[in-house]
Amino acid sequence: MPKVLISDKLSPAAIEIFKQRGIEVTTKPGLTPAELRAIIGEFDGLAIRSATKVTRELLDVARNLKVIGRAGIGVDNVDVKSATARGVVVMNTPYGNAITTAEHAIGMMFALARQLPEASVSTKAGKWEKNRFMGVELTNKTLGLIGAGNIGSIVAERALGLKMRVIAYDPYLTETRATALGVEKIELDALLARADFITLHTPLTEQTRNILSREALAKTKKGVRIVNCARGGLVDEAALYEALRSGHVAGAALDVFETEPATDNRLFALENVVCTPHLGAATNEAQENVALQVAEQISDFLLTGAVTNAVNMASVSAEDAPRLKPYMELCQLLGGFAGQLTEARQGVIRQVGIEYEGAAAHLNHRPLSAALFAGLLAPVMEGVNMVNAPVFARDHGIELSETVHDRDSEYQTLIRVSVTTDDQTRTVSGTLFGGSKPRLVEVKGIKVEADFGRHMLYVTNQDKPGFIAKCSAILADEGINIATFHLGRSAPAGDAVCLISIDEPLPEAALIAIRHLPQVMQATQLSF
Ligand SMILES: NC(=O)C1=CN([C@@H]2O[C@H](COP(=O)(O)OP(=O)(O)OC[C@H]3O[C@@H](n4cnc5c(N)ncnc54)[C@H](O)[C@@H]3O)[C@@H](O)[C@H]2O)C=CC1
Ligand SMILES: O=C(O)C(=O)COP(=O)(O)O
Repeated sequence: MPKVLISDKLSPAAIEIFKQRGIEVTTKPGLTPAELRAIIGEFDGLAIRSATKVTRELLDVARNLKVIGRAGIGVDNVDVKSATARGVVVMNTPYGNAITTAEHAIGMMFALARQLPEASVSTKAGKWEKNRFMGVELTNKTLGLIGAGNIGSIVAERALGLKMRVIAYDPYLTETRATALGVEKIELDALLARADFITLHTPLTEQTRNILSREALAKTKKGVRIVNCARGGLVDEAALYEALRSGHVAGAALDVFETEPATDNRLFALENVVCTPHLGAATNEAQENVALQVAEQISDFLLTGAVTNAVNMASVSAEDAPRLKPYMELCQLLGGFAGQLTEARQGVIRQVGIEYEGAAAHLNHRPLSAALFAGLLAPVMEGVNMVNAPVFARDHGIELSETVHDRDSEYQTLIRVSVTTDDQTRTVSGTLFGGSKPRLVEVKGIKVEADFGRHMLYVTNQDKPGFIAKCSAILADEGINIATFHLGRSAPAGDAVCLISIDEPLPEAALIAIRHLPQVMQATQLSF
């Protein structure tokens, strides 16, 4: 039974889902990093929000971890690169809290415009300071969005309803989408110069860190009000403090901070600053949404291999997962076959080609190529799987080409793999018998028909009498039982391939004896 740890405060709805799906779930919010490191080793899945920091050190000791599910959007608290390198899938729930967070940003804008928090404190203190709290209207003001993705778009829609003009800076926003949203797409400097209110809705990345830097703040319109419900680190807090003190920035509403939990921050001392403790996603509705989603996604992955909303690998829908499974297995085996031959020849892989025919032509190919790479790179990469293999391949400059043949295939399905090294190209093809049993059907263009055995011997030889008897005699002398023996040849007396499935590994001396047989060109031991 897979085990999942919930290490942040999640709606109990998540626990129910895990239990219903037959997953053993442990809830331990608020652990210190050391406490978390001490127990993480026993878990297959980890469900988090923003408080848990998934660092490289934590991943180093997470021996069994296969999936991290973020009940929310931002994954900047996860070292995704290290997770990927260790083959751990990282998922988020990209829509579940978007409306709630957009509403918080709109609420923060009103709070700033009318100084609602300060006015409330003053009124409750019995001061009735009617003249102190003079506000500004939102109507006809220009709202500058930095980031117009899910949350930014909802904020834009709400702001247009409030009769604001909305301008947006987002390099990935298309003109068509901007028009559909009713916003004007502009460059950052133009936005800074024109906006009465600025609201941030980008992830925290190396590109967005400090996007509202000291220089950027200096370019804003005097009297601008800034809302940040995205991430601390997008705004330079020291520069913002000075701009607020000088009055250049009239107010700031901050839900997120450079250091969280933010219990001590100089911005707290300023009257024109409104703060909330990272409450953007904190509504019953949003928390229920993200908890349910993350529990479903983690369960699906652990139980069926379905991949939804992963930030570091291709998606496989719950419907597709069982259908793709035998094809992924076939691809991994074909990759393993080609990879072991390449490794035996110490070749450096430059290019990988995959051709799909028949039923395989109509599938989602990204998981299939990921499975192929996982098999192919297993001899050279420890802990390889479908998550880290494609990244390793890309980082090592291995080119991938995929061809889909829309023609009748001799087989119900056919996947042909070619692996090119500096000195040669190896091809191997496979099919699924009965829709689920992987079979090799072609090696080096020579037809064969062989199962993938646990231990195998692959021999290329000249098709001349005597080879089978001699090869079998060597195996018999070693007391090794032959499970299956498959032969194929290009033409009578031409090049031949031989695939022998054996019950146990062959000692090195026997392998050398086979290599020394007169007809043999190459003999390699394989394991699957
Ligand atoms: N305060 C809170 O509790 C919450 C905060 N968030 C934060 O809000 C962020 C945005 O969430 P979504 O809108 O759902 O994400 P999203 O991925 O739908 O949108 C992000 C947008 O930022 C844009 N972007 C990326 N790089 C940019 C750059 N250099 N300059 C300008 N725009 C850039 C992208 O093109 C995209 O359109 C999350 O990454 C998360 O950090 C999300 C939920 C709750
Ligand atoms: O979803 C996000 O990105 C958030 O920032 C929400 O954070 P939280 O889950 O409330 O700690």
